[in-house]
Amino acid sequence: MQTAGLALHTDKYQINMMYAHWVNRSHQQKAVFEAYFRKLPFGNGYAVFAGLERIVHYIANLRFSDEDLKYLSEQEENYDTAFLEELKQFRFCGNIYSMKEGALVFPNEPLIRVEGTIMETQLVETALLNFMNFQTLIATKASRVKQVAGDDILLEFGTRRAQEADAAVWGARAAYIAGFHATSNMLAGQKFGIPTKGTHAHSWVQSFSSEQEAFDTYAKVMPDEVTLLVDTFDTLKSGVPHAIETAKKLEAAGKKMSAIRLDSGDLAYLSIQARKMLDDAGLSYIKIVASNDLDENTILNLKAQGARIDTWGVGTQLITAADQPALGGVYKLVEREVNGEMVPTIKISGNPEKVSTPGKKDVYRIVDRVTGKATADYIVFPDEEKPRDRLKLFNPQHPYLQKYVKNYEAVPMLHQIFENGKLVYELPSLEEIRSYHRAQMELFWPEYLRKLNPEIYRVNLSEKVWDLKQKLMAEFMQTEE
Ligand SMILES: Nc1ncnc2c1ncn2[C@@H]1O[C@H](COP(=O)(O)OP(=O)(O)OP(=O)(O)O)[C@@H](O)[C@H]1O
Ligand SMILES: O=P(O)(O)OC[C@H]1O[C@H](OP(=O)(O)OP(=O)(O)O)[C@H](O)[C@@H]1O
Ligand SMILES: O=C(O)c1cccnc1
Repeated sequence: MQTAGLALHTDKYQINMMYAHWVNRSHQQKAVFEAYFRKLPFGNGYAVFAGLERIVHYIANLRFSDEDLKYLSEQEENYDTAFLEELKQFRFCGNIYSMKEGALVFPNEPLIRVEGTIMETQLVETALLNFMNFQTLIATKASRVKQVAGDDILLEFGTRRAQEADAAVWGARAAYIAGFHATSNMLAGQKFGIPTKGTHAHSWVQSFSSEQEAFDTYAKVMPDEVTLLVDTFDTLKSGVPHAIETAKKLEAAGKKMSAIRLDSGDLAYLSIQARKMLDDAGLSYIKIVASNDLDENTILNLKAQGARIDTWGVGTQLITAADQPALGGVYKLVEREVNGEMVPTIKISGNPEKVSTPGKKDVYRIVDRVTGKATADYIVFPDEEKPRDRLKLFNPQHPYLQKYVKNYEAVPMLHQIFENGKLVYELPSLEEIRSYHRAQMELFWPEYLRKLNPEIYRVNLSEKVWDLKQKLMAEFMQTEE
């Protein structure tokens, strides 16, 4: 949760490279980096961009404290004291462009672009990727859960199983961006204004002599928000009948119980049986909450089995992104200063997918004016004209996939966040981010959004970008000969 004091939240090699540039007197040279990922997580058709707010706080507060400098002075690298003196004055003074949180984003397009001195752009890589990769991963996982849950209520229950505190709190926020309705984490509620919800644990029931006493006592204390956990002993023989009894007592006092929660066993069967028991008792207003290691696949499956579940509590599988615990976002140098000029740079790899795309780039989302749907993302150099007329979308590896589009809106996706170190972007509220995300979902045909074998959305390079990439690859091959 910390935002100040994160200057050392970086890999040592960043400090070492900064130092080596400083010794080499090349530290003030300009550089441009871009952050992107190559492969979508979970076999999904899109990712949900998140992490910007934390990145903004990090960049705005980036300072080396006296303790940080003391720690650096004790390192075996023996950093020169003049270097450490310079770090004392360090402030991020560059430019940052970024996708907005909640945007649907795709492989191999710049999500964040960082421009500045090589020293400052290098330093921020680690933290920036750390925040972007985790929060984007969790928002994407949450979006998959949201896709199958439809209009049902989704509660984020992951804190106890999260990879420590920051992951729990920022993960809860990422889930909310993607459409969860509430979190059980009170700190996330306090910090971000996310609605909070809670039922009770098995220990509540165990701490009384009988389940009935436990339920009645809880209901008396919180008569307007009562959700009773019914599986401590036997869901259908004991839990549900006792909950019905409590609900009747509440009714006699003019109150209505909210829900019961199922947390084990066959959730389809138990929810159908419990629904029937509640309805037969005239308590059809009581909802059914389910939890127990749920994810998008179990929820989809339970729905297919006719489960009568209104609210899903999703913890471990979501907050740990259990089926793919990391997003492989990378941060690559795309331009560097040579004799006062910015020149594009490329990273070659034996794996063609890993060859970087040189030059600093912008992203446009091409939206069909007739259908209102996104057709492709289009990557251009900033000095190219904004696409307006008939536009050729081509996939150089597969020329038969070439297509022309017209009558479209080219929506710029990267927004300026910092200008010469000054924050020029007004951070949207969480509600604004959520509604932007909903609008983004609306922008795409369902075939790109389905969770199983989605259609691949086009991300195309302009001819200029493609030509430069070819040219630099060819130059590399010549120098290798
Ligand atoms: N009808 C169902 N179809 C598919 N999956 C289900 C169904 N009912 C429950 N599940 C899921 O199956 C898994 C059951 O896990 P497990 O067998 O460990 O739990 P349990 O024995 O019911 O409860 P406990 O938490 O007490 O161990 C959970 O992930 C749960 O969400
Ligand atoms: O299963 P998840 O998706 O991670 O959801 C959170 C889980 O955490 C709680 O169980 P736990 O056994 O920790 O405590 P309890 O005694 O309250 O059931 C809760 O009952 C859920 O089963
Ligand atoms: O409120 C709940 O029911 C809850 C909260 C956290 C984890 N499991 C359940």
